[in-house]
Amino acid sequence: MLKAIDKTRADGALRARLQQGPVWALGCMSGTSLDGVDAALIETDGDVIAGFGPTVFRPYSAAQRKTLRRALGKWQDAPEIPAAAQIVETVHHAAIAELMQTDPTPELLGFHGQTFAHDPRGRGTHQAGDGQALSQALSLPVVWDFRSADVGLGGEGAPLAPFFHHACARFIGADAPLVFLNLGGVGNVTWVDPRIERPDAVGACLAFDTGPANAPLDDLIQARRDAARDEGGELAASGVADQAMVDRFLTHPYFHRMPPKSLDRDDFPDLPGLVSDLSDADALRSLTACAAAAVARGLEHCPSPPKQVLVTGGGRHNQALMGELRARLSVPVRDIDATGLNGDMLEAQAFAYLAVRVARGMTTSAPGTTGVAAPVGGGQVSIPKAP
Ligand SMILES: Nc1ncnc2c1ncn2[C@@H]1O[C@H](COP(=O)(O)OP(=O)(O)OP(=O)(O)O)[C@@H](O)[C@H]1O
Ligand SMILES: CC(=O)N[C@H]1[C@@H]2OC[C@@H](O2)[C@@H](O)[C@@H]1O[C@H](C)C(=O)O
Repeated sequence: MLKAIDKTRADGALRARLQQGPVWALGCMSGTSLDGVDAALIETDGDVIAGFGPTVFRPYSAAQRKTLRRALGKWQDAPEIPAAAQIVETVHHAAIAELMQTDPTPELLGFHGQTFAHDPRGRGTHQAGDGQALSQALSLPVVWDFRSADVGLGGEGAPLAPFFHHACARFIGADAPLVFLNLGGVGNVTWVDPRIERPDAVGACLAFDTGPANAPLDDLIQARRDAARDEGGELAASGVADQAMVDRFLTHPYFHRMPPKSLDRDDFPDLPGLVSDLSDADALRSLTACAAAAVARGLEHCPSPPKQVLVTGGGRHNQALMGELRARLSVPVRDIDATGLNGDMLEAQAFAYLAVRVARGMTTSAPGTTGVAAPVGGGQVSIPKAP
């Protein structure tokens, strides 16, 4: 491990509690689609998932989303950030407060915050939201700033859900390599070999962002029809994909890079222009085909053929996208909910799981998941001060 976690940052009481076995942890995620805050409880020792608890989703209002959108691509010092960060914190606080009224009571919080900019090989990575302030406001230990240590050590800082995907594979009893495909604003995959016990062992996980997924679809329908999304992918399903446009999209240098690799939400600024002459339905269908083609291209990197692809994230509700994936992949493509996992909450659960790993001094990423030189534990632990 490159950077030993300073275990003294998790205070004595928390450390002692974590040594005794699984704890309930709360995780929160506000993803690149800017739809809202997911919050979920899981019980874990940071290795094995012992159980899943209640979940909450708090959407951003249309006005809040506008403010958040203005902050996209912006760094900590930009004038757009304070108002956007305030929204992120307020909506998280509301979601967490709601969940803390239910049983069981969490013993720590994993707080991802909102990514506004991600340029791991340039300016770094920027997640807004103050974990220290949240810890004080909630009187709860908070693990946050999950990505910067990995980036500081040469990694991509993303994706970070892979170690949780590895735990999920074992939770559902998988006995052969499989792929978790998250279709959020951006798409990302984790190829997992569940026969290897540790997620940070060589050959256990290969992960990377596949390409744009739902974000270009949302942006197009927002711009053309003032709607937040194409519900169920219905409009896209009525269109026809422009295959020549998809082929042009696939010439982007990102697809020639070897994984691990990661993306910012708007790393394909030319994409809307490629469909500007198409009807709404054909444009949506073409962007849908691009998202699926990017996944298919990405899966060519799998170390061995996966037995199945389990689809998580909001994009699995888009039937046009699921259809495009099934047409392009030669392995079964399943909605992850069919396994008993919750595809709407997997990322929030992932940050609860990672919070426990950080507080216990365990690793959160590895060369196969972020390209970091050696397994590393990221994240800061904030302990509320006594009043
Ligand atoms: N019923 C639906 N029909 C069509 N699209 C949907 C539906 N539900 C969610 N989506 C799409 O899924 C996306 C939200 O999914 P999710 O919450 O997994 O993304 P995210 O976590 O914000 O993004 P990321 O994983 O990139 O950080 C939105 O872009 C939304 O348009
Ligand atoms: C920098 C950043 O926030 N990246 C997100 C984004 O959304 C999907 C994809 O791009 C993934 O790399 C990551 O999120 C998930 C939760 C992850 O870290 O695994």
